[in-house]
Amino acid sequence: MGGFPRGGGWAPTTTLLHMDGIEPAVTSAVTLTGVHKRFGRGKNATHALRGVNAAIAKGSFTAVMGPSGSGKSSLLQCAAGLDRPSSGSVKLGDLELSRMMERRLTTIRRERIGFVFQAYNILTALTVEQNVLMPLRLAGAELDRERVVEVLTLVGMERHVKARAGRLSGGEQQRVAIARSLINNPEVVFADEPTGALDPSAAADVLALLRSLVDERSVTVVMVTHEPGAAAWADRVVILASGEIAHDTTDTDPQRIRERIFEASRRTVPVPVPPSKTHQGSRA
Ligand SMILES: Nc1ncnc2c1ncn2[C@@H]1O[C@H](COP(=O)(O)OP(=O)(O)OP(=O)(O)O)[C@@H](O)[C@H]1O
Repeated sequence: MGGFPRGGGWAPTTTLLHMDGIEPAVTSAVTLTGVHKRFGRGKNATHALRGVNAAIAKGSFTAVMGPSGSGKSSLLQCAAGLDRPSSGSVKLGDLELSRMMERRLTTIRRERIGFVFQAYNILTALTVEQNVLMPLRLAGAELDRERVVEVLTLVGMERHVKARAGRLSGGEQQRVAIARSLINNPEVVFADEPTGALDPSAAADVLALLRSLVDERSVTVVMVTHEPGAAAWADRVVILASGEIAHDTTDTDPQRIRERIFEASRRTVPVPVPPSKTHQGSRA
């Protein structure tokens, strides 16, 4: 990853609070209360999340980390309304997502949430503009080409508006994916390993971009990452262990994050491994 992003004068802000019976701040972009996620039933059930409580403040950058299988993707999927918790509440602002009908949830995701994935999910045969317009097209909304230029300018890709996406580098494609995630002016951008496929320099560019969107545009970013160096760009790091929050800290020093993840992995209880890999099909 691209080294330490910040100067020593940076002061962390309180962006994510353990709830522990305390009412969430009204400024929360996303609030999880007692979120459990269970896959399967009976003794073969996997408890991916075990009562997660968290409030993510608007305009903050949160990194979600933890050992493999600790529940990071499950947390992201539930928080983003891509999957439903088995119990508990997930709110986007004041809106309860967990019991919402699928059709309404789809609309909410399209209109109010942005997604960025490791594999960019860019359609390489289309132009940059066509890719960025895709969420509007899918929503049947007006194709606002001025907004396309605006979001491409935010990510430094406005010169490539008519370029075929397949000609761009991985880092450039990820920038386009971030522009696409912003086209609807979302309340929250969820990023799942957004730098996982990038070289260190392109990764640093993408992280600096996410950071600047938070600092300069008050975008709320929640990012799952395995990389302590990537998490160092966030305001706050939430470390999961066996589906619970083991650490929730504004200390984003990569070495200390590494130590905390190591510690979390030692307290990870073995969870049953599903007999097939079918669950991977549920990933977005
Ligand atoms: N659809 C599913 N069906 C069954 N089990 C699942 C499903 N999705 C996730 N799991 C299990 O839930 C647990 C948490 O998985 P999750 O993918 O959320 O962890 P993670 O921290 O994102 O892991 P990784 O870093 O390896 O991607 C794991 O034991 C996983 O095997």
